[in-house]
Amino acid sequence: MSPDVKTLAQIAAELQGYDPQALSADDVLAFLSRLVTPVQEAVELPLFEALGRVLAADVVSPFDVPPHDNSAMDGYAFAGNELAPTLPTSCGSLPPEGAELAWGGPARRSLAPGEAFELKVVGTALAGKAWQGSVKAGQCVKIMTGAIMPQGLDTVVPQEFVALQGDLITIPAKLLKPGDNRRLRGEDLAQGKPALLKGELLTPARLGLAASLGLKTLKTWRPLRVAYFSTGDEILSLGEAPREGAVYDSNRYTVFGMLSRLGCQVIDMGVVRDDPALLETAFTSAAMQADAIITSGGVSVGEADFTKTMMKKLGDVAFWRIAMRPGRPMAVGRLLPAKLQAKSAPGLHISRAASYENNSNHEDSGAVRFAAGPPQGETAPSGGSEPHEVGSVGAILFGLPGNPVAVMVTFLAFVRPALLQMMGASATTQPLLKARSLEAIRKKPGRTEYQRGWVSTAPDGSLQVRTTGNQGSGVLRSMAEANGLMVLHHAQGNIAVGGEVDVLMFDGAI
Ligand SMILES: Nc1nc2c(c(=O)[nH]1)N[C@H]1C(S)=C(S)[C@@H](COP(=O)(O)OP(=O)(O)OC[C@H]3O[C@@H](n4cnc5c(N)ncnc54)[C@H](O)[C@@H]3O)O[C@H]1N2
Ligand code: MOO
Repeated sequence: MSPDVKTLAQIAAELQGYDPQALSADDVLAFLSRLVTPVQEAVELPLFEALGRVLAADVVSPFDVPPHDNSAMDGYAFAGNELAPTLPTSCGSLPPEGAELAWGGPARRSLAPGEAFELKVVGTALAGKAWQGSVKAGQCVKIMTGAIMPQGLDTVVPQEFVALQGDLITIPAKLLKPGDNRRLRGEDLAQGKPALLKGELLTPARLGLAASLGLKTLKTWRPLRVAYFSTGDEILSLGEAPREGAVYDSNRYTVFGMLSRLGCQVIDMGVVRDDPALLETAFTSAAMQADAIITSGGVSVGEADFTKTMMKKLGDVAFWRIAMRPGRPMAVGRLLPAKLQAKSAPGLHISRAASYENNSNHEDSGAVRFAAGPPQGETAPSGGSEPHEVGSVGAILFGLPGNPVAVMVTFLAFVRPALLQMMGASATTQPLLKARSLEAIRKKPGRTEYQRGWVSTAPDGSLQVRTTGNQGSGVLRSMAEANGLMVLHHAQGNIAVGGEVDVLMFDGAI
């Protein structure tokens, strides 16, 4: 294995008091940040395709933006020293209208000292080309928003504030300071300075910024390939007839949605039954195609669970009990290439699974696309991803608990930051906001609890939050009705009505 890749035992040795049976949420984050490594392949993408990707290099501004001083308003541009206070007559007289401007000296035409003054309009500066005329004391130029400031002029009065009579404008007293309504050259971006930093997620604003520099493409890290499958004999794919004791697979859709929001290439592998051969093929196939594998189910103490056995057999995997609710059991590790290459020997058919680009539509085939034994003449659906060479670091495994809300919470709390780190992003966690609880909540210190909530604005403008009903870890409805999670921290106790709690907003994440 490459030297920067640590075994789970090495990571565990680095963490003080590591106990896989009693981890805090913070311990989990600390462990995962040591386990995962960022992808190293960069791709140059056109701007329209770069949304949501992570920058692989700083973007340095090739020129000043804006390239010239220009007007922020439609109005009249004039020299700021026209605004200088009128000097007492004993100190000299004002230059006559039309005299060359003597910068730094008063040149305004006051109707009366300290009051409105007049300027003569001598031309019009349009956006897109420089106005070439010259401006003398007591004169101004009509100017459009974005037009280059004419030579020697630094102040703009918006047109709605002036009275226009013939070619004379009257500017009210005390309205402006020199430099008002002028945008300075380079005030947005200075030539030679980084405009965007490596590791930044490309948001709409950042795409616009890159475009303002005339850049057609950006160097980004390639998207992560993340394989997902649900496990469990009681899990039905959509389209299958209902049967007693069985439930439709919802985790496949919540995970698909959360991965898509992150801009990952989702390799959807459907439902895999609790059968050692099928599970082995599924894990092996996933590890050969993906940077990370997410599964749900089979990580607790149930008897019919072959999932854990297979994870152990194929990789370096730890089985945790986390002091949190929901989401207590979780498996984490790395499926190792050496083992996988041995496993992909003749006799084991590994088919391609469907790969879905962010936000693309697809039908639910419901099929499990794995078979032990020779190929069955199966064809890959369109959009399938080519199996890639297994790298030297293996695929990171996140074995999430089966309960639908536990899947979403563990994804948001742990998998999402880890995947962002793998994507090369410099910011991997979202800020928590403070809100007042509209209800009393019982909470035991010693574990982190995530309560589904609805955050809204209180009459005084602060944030308030209420829970969205039944908080059982299988109750997806209260998750669907929520716009955020209350994060009740490890050491925190009961919350009183009006007590302050941290909230993690879903916006953008799910
Ligand atoms: N004796 C103990 N029993 C359980 C413990 C424990 O510590 N001791 N932990 C409980 C907790 S907490 C959870 S969470 C679950 C996790 O168990 P598994 O990861 O093994 O998950 P399953 O048993 O396969 O499923 C749990 C639950 O979720 C439903 N499920 C599973 N997959 C899906 C899916 N794709 N779509 C919709 N629903 C799904 C499944 O039907 C079960 O109801 O273990 C507790 N037990
Ligand atoms: O991990 Mo379990 O979520 O609490 O049901």
